[in-house]
Amino acid sequence: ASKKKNCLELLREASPLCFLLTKVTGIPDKYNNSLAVHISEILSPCMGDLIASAQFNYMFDIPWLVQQYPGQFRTKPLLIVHGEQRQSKVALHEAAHPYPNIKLCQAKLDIMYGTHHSKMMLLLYTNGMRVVIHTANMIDRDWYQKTQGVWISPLFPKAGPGTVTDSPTSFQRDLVEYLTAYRSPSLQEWIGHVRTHDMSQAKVHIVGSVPGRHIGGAINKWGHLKLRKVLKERGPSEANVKGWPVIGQFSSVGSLGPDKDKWLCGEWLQSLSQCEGSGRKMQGESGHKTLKLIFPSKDNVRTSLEGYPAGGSIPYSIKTAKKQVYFHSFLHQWIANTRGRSRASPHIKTYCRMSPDNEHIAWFLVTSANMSKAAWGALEKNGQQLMIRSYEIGVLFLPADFVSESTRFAVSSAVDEDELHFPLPWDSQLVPYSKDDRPWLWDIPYTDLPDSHGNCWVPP
Ligand SMILES: O=C(O)c1cnc2c(S(=O)(=O)O)cccc2c1O
Repeated sequence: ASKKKNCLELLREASPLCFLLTKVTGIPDKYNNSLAVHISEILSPCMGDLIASAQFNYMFDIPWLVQQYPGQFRTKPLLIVHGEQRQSKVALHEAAHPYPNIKLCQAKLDIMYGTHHSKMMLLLYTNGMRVVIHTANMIDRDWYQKTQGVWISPLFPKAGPGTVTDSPTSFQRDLVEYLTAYRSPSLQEWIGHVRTHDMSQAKVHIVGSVPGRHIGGAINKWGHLKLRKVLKERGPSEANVKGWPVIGQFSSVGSLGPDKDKWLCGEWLQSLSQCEGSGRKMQGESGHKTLKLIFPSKDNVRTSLEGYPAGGSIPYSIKTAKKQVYFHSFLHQWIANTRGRSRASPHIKTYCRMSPDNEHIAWFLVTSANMSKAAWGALEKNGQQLMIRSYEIGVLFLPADFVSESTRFAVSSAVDEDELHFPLPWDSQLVPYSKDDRPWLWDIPYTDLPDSHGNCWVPP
């Protein structure tokens, strides 16, 4: 698979999962010509004849973003959904000013330290619409030499009158609920578009976060409790995943609390190890054996294609790290030889449940959510409310939603026919940090060893 594909060949090869990585400059062609896509390909006429689009994200380089659209689409209405406030909001408006077709929507961030992390494209065409949920900012650096995840929806046709328009995974309902949570007039139009398209072919579940103190019926709509709910309703049976570790892979780390049992191996791991119907938490030895985390080591960053500057997008601060040394015992290196991306620093965030022999996974989530309470939520008031600070969105893949009755995806090459193969971004054989490895911290200097460009790192 070394010849460049047009987008229909690309989508056909990626179907039915449609989980791709972004193209990386500087790696062999074969790793960019299979299950890999660039933003200009997502926006190409081959995907659909664009009428209007909405771009949800955290960072925007507006002139660069406009350039990613084909010429004939650069004057189509574009709604930018962001979380900027005060001076940076003014700067964004100034950057958008030269483009009469661009409107801005400021997502409310009423809880301190919350951010608008969600990365999503809503693409309205003359013959339908597509939803793209991904992990890359709208800046050149995020689409150049990093590992990023992209889910591209099927083409959702305009719905006929009175037809069923949602999927068994309630994709349309959950997307409408997520968009409604912004309480923004400029999103009303897009909620209308979502409602009037037939999304019955969507096979993923949406796992989103919106800022708030969610209680009562709303407590399971967002964050890790939404994931817990979906896994309780349609997750693996306990018997099938006994002893299967939960894997978390992310590019930033928040303050997780003074010990592992409060949040990380408590409420958070309880949600991610939820099984169908029955009990919740993993049996057997302490949580430690059942959780494995992938986060770039200092050397993973140093030897990456970008060198130390890759760490500018991996904001783990020493202040936070010092408060949670227990966290570092869960860490594994970023290694992605299977996808030719061991040196493409990860900005993707993925979570799954993997068999001890690394051959299968029971589910897979790609999301904007890093390893933080702000993103996933933290229970308060004796478990009566889930406090979330940020907007996040991701998609969950469950085997039975793709191949009925199937309970797992195969992830290693040696796959038997009837199981769907899931293309993991990272190598399924995880490699723990060596005793000399340290997690990447972005706010301390590294002058001992030069990076792949021969430079040192002195924090900006
Ligand atoms: O993609 C995102 O959503 C995101 C969010 N935050 C970032 C930060 S910081 O705001 O945490 O300082 C610093 C560097 C990169 C970041 C980033 O890529």
